[in-house]
Amino acid sequence: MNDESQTMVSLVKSGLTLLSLRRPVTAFLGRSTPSRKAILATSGLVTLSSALGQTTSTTSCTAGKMSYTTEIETGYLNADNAYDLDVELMSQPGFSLEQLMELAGLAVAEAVYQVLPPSSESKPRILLICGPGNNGGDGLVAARHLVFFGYECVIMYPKQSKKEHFVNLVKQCEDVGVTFIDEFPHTNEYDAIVDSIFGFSFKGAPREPFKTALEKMQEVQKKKPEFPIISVDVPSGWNVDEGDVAKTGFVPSVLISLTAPKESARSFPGRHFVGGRFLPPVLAEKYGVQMPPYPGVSQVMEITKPKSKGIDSSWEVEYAAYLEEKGAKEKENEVAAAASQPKSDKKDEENWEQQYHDYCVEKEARLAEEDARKRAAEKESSSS
Ligand SMILES: NC(=O)C1=CN([C@@H]2O[C@H](COP(=O)(O)OP(=O)(O)OC[C@H]3O[C@@H](n4cnc5c(N)ncnc54)[C@H](O)[C@@H]3O)[C@@H](O)[C@H]2O)[C@H](O)CC1
Ligand SMILES: [K+]
Repeated sequence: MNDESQTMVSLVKSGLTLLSLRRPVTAFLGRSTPSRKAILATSGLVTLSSALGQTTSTTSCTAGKMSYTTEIETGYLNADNAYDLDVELMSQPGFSLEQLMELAGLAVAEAVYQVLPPSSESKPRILLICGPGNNGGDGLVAARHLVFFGYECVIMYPKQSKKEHFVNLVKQCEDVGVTFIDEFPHTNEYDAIVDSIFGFSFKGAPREPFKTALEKMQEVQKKKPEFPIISVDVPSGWNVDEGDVAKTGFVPSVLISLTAPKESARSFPGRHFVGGRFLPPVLAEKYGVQMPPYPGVSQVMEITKPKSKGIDSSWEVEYAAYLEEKGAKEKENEVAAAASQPKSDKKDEENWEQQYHDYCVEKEARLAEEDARKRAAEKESSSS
């Protein structure tokens, strides 16, 4: 390689250094921070609220034998706001009920999967109790997804809606082998119950046949405190804003809040999931709710963690080490990516072109000077 091409190479390299220095820093700061939060939140390596810079709620109680603490604050909707937000979702961004219900049911199925995953040896049996409204519809959608996730589903749907969408949902369930029953069965044959009876439009005291269904679920809980009862959006029979004001004593072990938790969820003691990965930011802001950092492609995120001593400190340590390692890797990758990228940063490109231009001008001047000196020397020697 001659001098000139070597100089060219070093100029090209310095151009790339400029590119690689500027771009990675912004990319690193801009991108890594939220992903760290998300990873932090999902890895279970440290308290979720500190990852988000939010205050940890001290809401904690027992469900079964385990105790849970709310770690990510998502905000709460009262019954009126929940209704208004639903209406607005359908008018402003124009979501259809069918779309929202499909997302809701999928979120429920994903949460069930996290609570009670199937295995190659076992196909858990799920009993879904579906109410007369849209909360019941969420249960129908969830059952269909659960079948594909590896579950056996049986639905008690005593007050079936005549609306076309609901008739179709029933048919879609039957087509994948879900069976329908009218009465509350013996629960010995089941591994979990999904309570999809009432959501945010429930009012007053529960009427039959759901009153009995709720009582039966409580009996199951009394006999088997560990038996998973998973409520969709609101524990059925609870006042949407105030919780179990009727003192029914029904407390599910798991709650899946849809879109955002309702006011009554403030006092919920069990495992709490949120499924609302479709909420437009403008509506979230208007209604004072925040989306949790949903992990990966998941429709749900658990916003609680088990409250057990000693876990937090080891999470903190592991997380700090993890973060350091991840940060270093990310930086390395960014630098490598920038080095292999075509020079698209206009400013750096212009800068590089300017440097090369200056180099050429300087070189030409130098050569011209040498030439002139040479010619002058030749002239002098020929004249002497
Ligand atoms: N964006 C979302 O989050 C979505 C949530 N969805 C789910 O829809 C419910 C709300 O649905 P809605 O049809 O308005 O009401 P409910 O299902 O809660 O129940 C209404 C139903 O129940 C009857 N009822 C009311 N009170 C009583 C009572 N005391 N006893 C007996 N029956 C009662 C009433 O007559 C109606 O028939 C929400 O919570 C989510 O789960 C949607 O999927 C869309 C997206
Ligand atoms: K419910």
